[in-house]
Amino acid sequence: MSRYASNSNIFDQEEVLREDHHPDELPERSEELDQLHMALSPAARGVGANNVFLYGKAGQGKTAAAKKELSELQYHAEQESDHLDLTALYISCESDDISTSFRAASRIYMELTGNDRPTGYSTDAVVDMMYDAMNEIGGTIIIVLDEIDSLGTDDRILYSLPRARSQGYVNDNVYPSVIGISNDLQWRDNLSPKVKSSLYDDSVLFSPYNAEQLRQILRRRGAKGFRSAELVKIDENTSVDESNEKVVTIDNSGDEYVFRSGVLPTDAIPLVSAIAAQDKGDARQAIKYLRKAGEIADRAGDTTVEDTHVRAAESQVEKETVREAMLEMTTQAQLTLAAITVVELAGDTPARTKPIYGVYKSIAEEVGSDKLVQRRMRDHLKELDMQGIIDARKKTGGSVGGPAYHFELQVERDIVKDVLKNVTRFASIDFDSIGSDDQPGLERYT
Ligand SMILES: Nc1ncnc2c1ncn2[C@@H]1O[C@H](COP(=O)(O)OP(=O)(O)OP(=O)(O)O)[C@@H](O)[C@H]1O
Repeated sequence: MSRYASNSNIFDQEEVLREDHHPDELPERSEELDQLHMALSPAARGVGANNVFLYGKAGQGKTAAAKKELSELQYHAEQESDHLDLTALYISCESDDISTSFRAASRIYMELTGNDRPTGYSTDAVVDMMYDAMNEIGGTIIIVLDEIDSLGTDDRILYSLPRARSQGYVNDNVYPSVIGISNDLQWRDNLSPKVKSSLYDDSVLFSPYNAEQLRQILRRRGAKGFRSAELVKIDENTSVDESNEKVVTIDNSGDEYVFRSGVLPTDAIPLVSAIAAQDKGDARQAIKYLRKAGEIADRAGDTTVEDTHVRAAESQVEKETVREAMLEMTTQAQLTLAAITVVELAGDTPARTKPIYGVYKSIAEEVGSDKLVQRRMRDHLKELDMQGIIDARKKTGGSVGGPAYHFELQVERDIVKDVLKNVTRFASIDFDSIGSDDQPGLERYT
């Protein structure tokens, strides 16, 4: 007999707890959806949608909001409008490895025509082919470019698309527009002013979810994902056992519910939400913690998800996230992370760039790697901050100089240490001895 089981003590519609599940409702984003709705509304009036930029940190519902609003517009086009001829494309620049205008134009061309990737053409030629395809299709064409920052500094396509009508690249009956999505705010700031002003008629900020918003999200998803869980709407016939049931909300309607579940005790969702809210207010992370806690309980043969499962899930997910991020990092980013980890283990954080750079140089030397100048290494520190692995804070300095960045690890140091110890390049670094009483290992690197 195998160790697999076809049913679970814990889960019901487990797919609802997965990343690719598309929620029907995003009540926590009603304001952002309204703004997006306003930006797309001109399309329904037959004059093409505005170009719009959705930005905010990871897991804030930007992609979910874009997809929801577009499907509503699609519904309007198909069921209600006699003149809106809509083609909507969703392109994930990161997963499709779209790092150049050539690749972006090719992908749009492929999606519009169903043809294979064009090969052997110049960027200009592929851009022309893309516009020809738009002319062929006609009507309103809305292109979602998710993780648009993957395009880096190659902003040619971003300059061209919003100008397609005014420059006569497309016929009068074609209305192309772009919904750009990004969690890299620096990328947007670094765009050339001419691209910035033309690409975004409107922009919508998605700020991090707070703990109550995360609780609502988890209640809605948890009620479907976990066994025997349900949200019971309170009316005059509902009897609430106040000793172990809590009255909760799940949206902005003001309606009250009780969350009943034999599997999730009343404090599991609040605990997950508190952990995720303290971290980044990331809904993806919160959902992942809850699902993982369920998986850990299930594997142990337990019938309820307890605090210990949630804590174990937190640590496991954090490890996986750091590990994944580290695997994708360049050598220089890994070196920078190793340097700040050494400083952290020695108890010297928050630290300014200079001491971290000193350690960085010694490690680079020890592992036989190229050394960047301090400014370039500092860029890596800032990048690590954006990934949520370290924390960069601007503080006013002492007698000399103005405010300066101070850096420290944001994820648990033992997790980073564990991951770094398994990177072959760092095999010679004894992370365990650094900062210990008998071996103040930092001295070796300063
Ligand atoms: N208000 C919400 N209600 C229910 N689920 C939500 C909500 N917001 C986000 N989610 C879920 O959280 C996960 C992440 O959301 P989404 O991919 O839309 O975030 P994002 O802001 O686009 O993140 P990234 O920038 O990392 O791509 C998805 O599974 C999504 O369904």
